[in-house]
Amino acid sequence: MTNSMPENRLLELDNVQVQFPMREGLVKAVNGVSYHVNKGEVLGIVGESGSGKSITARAIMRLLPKNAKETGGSIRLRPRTGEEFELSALDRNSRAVRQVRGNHIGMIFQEPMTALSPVHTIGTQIMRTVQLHKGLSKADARARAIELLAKVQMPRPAQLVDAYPHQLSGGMRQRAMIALAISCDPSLLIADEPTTALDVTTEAQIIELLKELKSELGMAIVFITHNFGVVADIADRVSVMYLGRIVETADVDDIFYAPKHPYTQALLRSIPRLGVDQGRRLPTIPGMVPDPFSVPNGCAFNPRCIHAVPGLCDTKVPPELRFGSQMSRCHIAEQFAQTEQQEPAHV
Ligand SMILES: Nc1ncnc2c1ncn2[C@@H]1O[C@H](COP(=O)(O)OP(=O)(O)OP(=O)(O)O)[C@@H](O)[C@H]1O
Repeated sequence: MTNSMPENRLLELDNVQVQFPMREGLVKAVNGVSYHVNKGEVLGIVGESGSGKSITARAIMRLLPKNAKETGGSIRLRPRTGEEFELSALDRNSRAVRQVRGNHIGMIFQEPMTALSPVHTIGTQIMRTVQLHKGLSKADARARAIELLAKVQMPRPAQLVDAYPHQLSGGMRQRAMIALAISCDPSLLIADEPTTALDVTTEAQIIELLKELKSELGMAIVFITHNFGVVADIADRVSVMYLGRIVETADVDDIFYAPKHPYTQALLRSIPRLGVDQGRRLPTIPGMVPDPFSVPNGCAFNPRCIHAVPGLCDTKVPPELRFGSQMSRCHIAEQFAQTEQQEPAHV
């Protein structure tokens, strides 16, 4: 019997495991991931490519690739309607999952055409969703589509409701995808690198829009990115992933001012600081992310870690060590507990 979730809890992942059996070996893409999202907060998920950020999100949405094997863990959702869903027990095509995807969780992607159909106008696509899930009449659904496009600050919403995705700019397509994702007033939005392909100005506008929508709609967001600068801007809390595991979770200020995992520290050191690092060579994290078929023993980061302790870090998987609300999976995290950084690495 599982315990009930705390009152303010929206989503809870406990020891989620997803593997891909491949000819070359077994890829443990998600290797015991636990995190939670409280109502109305933004959780940033940061990590290099291949760390398992997207596969974890797809496990929540029940949209895992066909060759994925879920080998354990639980995923629970309690949207604002008060119902409780054990998502990990639900089949990807079940009625309950379609209800969750339509009504309670929206998802946006790096590439808007993943979510938008090229052969239907954006208005038609939004209308279909709200007619199906909210039971609106055609006229009300069209009014709702225009209202949603206005909410995502689409210019001339009454005209562009009849536009096809290819007639819109990249930033406008991103807005249309967001309108579709929020059309049924979800309690949670999963944003998987939604601004990575955009220029910096459009990226800033989309982040601003998501922040406004969050406050206005009381929606929580899981924001997946490899960009720490974006996380600083939008997240309340941050989880850092490395090779299928969360290695650190903390409030956003603690992540930047008092990181307690050498991987987080290394990622922060590699961010250029405006005005400080111009013309200076930036440190990069030594070594490459190991290939997923031969993950190092012990702490998977140990071959790249400047603090690695031989005989410990290369043999034992670090437990989750807690420092108040902060969690670090580093054997020697205690050592970093007192050493607050003087300046945030992202400035
Ligand atoms: N369909 C698949 N078949 C086999 N392996 C896969 C498949 N999809 C993902 N993987 C593997 O799972 C691991 C995690 O991938 P995932 O896409 O979650 O990483 P990510 O952190 O989201 O990376 P990115 O930032 O590049 O999207 C990687 O090693 C990846 O190669």
